[in-house]
Amino acid sequence: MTILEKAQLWLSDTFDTDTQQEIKELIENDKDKLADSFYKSMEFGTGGMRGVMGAGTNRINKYTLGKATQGLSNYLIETLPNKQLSVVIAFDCRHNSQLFAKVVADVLSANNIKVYLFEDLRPTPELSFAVKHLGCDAGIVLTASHNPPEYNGYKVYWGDGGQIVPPHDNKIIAKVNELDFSEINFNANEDLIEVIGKKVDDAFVDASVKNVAFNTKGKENLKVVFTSLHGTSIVSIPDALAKAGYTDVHIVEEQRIPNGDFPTVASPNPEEPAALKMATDLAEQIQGDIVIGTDPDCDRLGIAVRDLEGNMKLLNGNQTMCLMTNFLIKKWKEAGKLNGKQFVGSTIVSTNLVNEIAESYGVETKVGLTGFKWIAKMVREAEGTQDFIGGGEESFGYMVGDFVRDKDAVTATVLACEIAAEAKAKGSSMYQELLQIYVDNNFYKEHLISLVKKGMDGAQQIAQMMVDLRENPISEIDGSKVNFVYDYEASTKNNLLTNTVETIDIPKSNVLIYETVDGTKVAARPSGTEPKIKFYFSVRGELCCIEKAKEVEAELDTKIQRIIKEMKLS
Ligand SMILES: O=P([O-])(O)O[C@H]1O[C@H](COP(=O)(O)O)[C@@H](O)[C@H](O)[C@H]1O
Ligand SMILES: [Mg+2]
Repeated sequence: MTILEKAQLWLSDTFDTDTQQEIKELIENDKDKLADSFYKSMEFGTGGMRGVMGAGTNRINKYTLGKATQGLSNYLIETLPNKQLSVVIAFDCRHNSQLFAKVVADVLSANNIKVYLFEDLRPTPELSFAVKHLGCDAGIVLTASHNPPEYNGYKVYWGDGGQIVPPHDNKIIAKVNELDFSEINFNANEDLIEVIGKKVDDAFVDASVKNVAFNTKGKENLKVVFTSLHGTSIVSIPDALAKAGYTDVHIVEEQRIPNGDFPTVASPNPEEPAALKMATDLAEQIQGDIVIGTDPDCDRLGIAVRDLEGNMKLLNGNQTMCLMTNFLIKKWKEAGKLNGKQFVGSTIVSTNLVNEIAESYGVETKVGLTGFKWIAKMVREAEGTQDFIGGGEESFGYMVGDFVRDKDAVTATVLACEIAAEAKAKGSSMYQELLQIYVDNNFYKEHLISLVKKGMDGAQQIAQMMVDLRENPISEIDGSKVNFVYDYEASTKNNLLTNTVETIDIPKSNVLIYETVDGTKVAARPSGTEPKIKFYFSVRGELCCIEKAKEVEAELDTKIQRIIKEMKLS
């Protein structure tokens, strides 16, 4: 079917008049946008379905969301027959999130599924918590996380509180693809829709605080600056910090009010240093010790702390993960709870430092594909046999214990404060603790390059870049021989030194990773949430003592720059 033919289907009375009008205008005036709106259907990626809002099959609108929800309903009914099914729904601060949440509630209830709908915006981790807390079969959040304002999306959770993974995800997608838009049942059964709020909030915040309560000293001496970046965390994080005993908390007032335009930032992504600018400025004014900022759906968090010179420094996801993992394992050890049956979670594009840290305590590191859904899967599969301590990845965010099965910026915020407060109380700092981790293990330095390539052409360019990499294998990086090439699409681990190939036993994904003899790791993959191709760099050196940190860091930085040049990415 041509793009025009696909678009013309949307002129039928299956679609409301506003939608039909939008399509007519695209057909008449904007062929490029029309093509982008229809060249494919919305797909599930790393964090559910995410895209630009508007009319079309490749857009987020009541029909694409309705069809996904009808497919999910059909799958739930088929998979879990003879029971009263229930699904909990949350939504973020974005334009239309609340409206879309009601559409989704309507479709589920129309299919005789009980719906718990949050009364107002809530963090994504609260939804993950609520799925298990309320005993639901699935959960949905209407959010596009930290993407630009024109985006929205749909994260789907299974009954264990983790985002859907195989086999459910593919089977749900198959159900969705079977459907025609005319088959969506939008006729709500209001009796089946129950609005929820404060009771679940209290249970969630209490559980978050309890999850990371370590009787830390000096909480009152930690000056915390917090920003919700116009997102959902404002509902929970100030409350959680207060309940955890942090009294010196300063909120960036200009960013407190939820707003889908994110008016004070270019991008509401705490991974971008600019997003935390107002918060770090406030920290300078009031001599804050730690700055924390969360993304719109409150699953990722950015942390800035004072370096050895007292300047605010943004930690990256790998550093945060290492600090948190190290701290948690230490606490488990102090409590006498380590018995060889614990593990931490990480992902293939994350730093190997976390593996080193865990290993030094005799704790296993399980490594999955990119995304917390894979960590949630590990937790589920280990239930009853192993304890999950915590998990993280290169991308910002952390998950502690098993009460929330996704990254959770509420718990992680309290945890960051515990680490910082404990360090300060003993005359150290969170940054010094990080350097000590490098001294005790190895100094790892990571860097990420994301190339934005939008639309149909962009997607094609990204695909071609991956093809080129496969066709021109890299055999040496910065003078060190490539030892292993991992191709997660082919499921192969190629040992270039011995010329042998092993099979990788995790689901297929379009990712390439090169590891060299000197410990460098370079990974390439298309993002599953944004129109980007990502290149991850990780290099390793030794650090004898904290005093040498700057020197070693500069050497590692230079090495990364050489690699970037060598790969023609600069
Ligand atoms: O966007 P969020 O906060 O939901 O976060 C989501 O996307 C991140 C980036 O994924 P990708 O590299 O495929 O874009 C993932 O690392 C993360 O686990 C996932 O939950
Ligand atoms: Mg997010």
